[in-house]
Amino acid sequence: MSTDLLNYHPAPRTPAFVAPVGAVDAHCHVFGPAAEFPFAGERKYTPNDAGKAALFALRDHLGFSRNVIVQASCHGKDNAAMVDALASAGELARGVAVVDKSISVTELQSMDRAGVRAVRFNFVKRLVDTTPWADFLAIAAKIEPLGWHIVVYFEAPDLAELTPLLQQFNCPVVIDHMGRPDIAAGVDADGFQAFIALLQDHPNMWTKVSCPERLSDLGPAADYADVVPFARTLVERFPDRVLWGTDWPHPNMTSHMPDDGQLVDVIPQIAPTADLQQQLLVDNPMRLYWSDGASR
Ligand SMILES: O=C(O)/C=C(\C=C(/O)C(=O)O)C(=O)O
Repeated sequence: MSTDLLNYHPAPRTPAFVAPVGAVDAHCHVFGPAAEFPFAGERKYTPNDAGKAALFALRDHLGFSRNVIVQASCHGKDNAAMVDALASAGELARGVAVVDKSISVTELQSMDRAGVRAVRFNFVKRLVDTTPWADFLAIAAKIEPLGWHIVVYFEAPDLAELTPLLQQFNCPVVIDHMGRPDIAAGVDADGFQAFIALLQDHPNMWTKVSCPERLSDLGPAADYADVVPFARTLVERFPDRVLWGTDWPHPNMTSHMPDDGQLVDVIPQIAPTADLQQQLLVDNPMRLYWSDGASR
């Protein structure tokens, strides 16, 4: 099944930046292959296949050691492709699942044994239909005994509306892609300052300083320089509550397909010291996803 969506970069460059030992790509996906893992009927886009073998080859090429594989909306609540990739990776991958409020404790325990450590609540309207908050609260209550956390994906204009829901979660809450700030407005704009205040006021809230390619107006020719101040601000303000990911295979990118090696080379600009890089790429993701040791 091929689509007119862009394919992932066929030959990303070898990064100049050497990641610290044990570095984790904390936001990536596997798509299909559709012949084995069909995409969800309710999906709002149909990506090209991007399977586990290509993801793991990219991990090694970029000099990383582990992956956190995040369920994307194109697979809906069928986490089979992601769980299959976890089984192949063993201790080198953890997962973030999308589930329905009806999920059973037995199903959650099976996912936990497979390496899943979080659920994802997606609020991006062009990706998913609206889910009642009561459903999210019911899911949050079910995962609490497992020690899982919650990953959320929303766009900046929805921050104020969603804050009362996010505040009800007691577990760590990891916000994808810095809450997708309006880069052109600048770091001092009210929207980004509100995002900073959210993390400042809620010690259980984290964010991924990922996806400059989605947010930048300057693009790859400028190494996404306009996004760097946003990510660097968050890394320096909340060094123990930030994660980084490639977002491979980069769903729904239309302006260009990023070179994953170039994305890695942006890291030292957003985390300018070895200590910040260690926290961002190793300590923080290991604490959040591998703190239980070899539980399977
Ligand atoms: O389409 C986007 O805006 C980007 C993403 C899409 C999803 O996460 C998804 O489909 O669940 C991404 O950043 O992963």
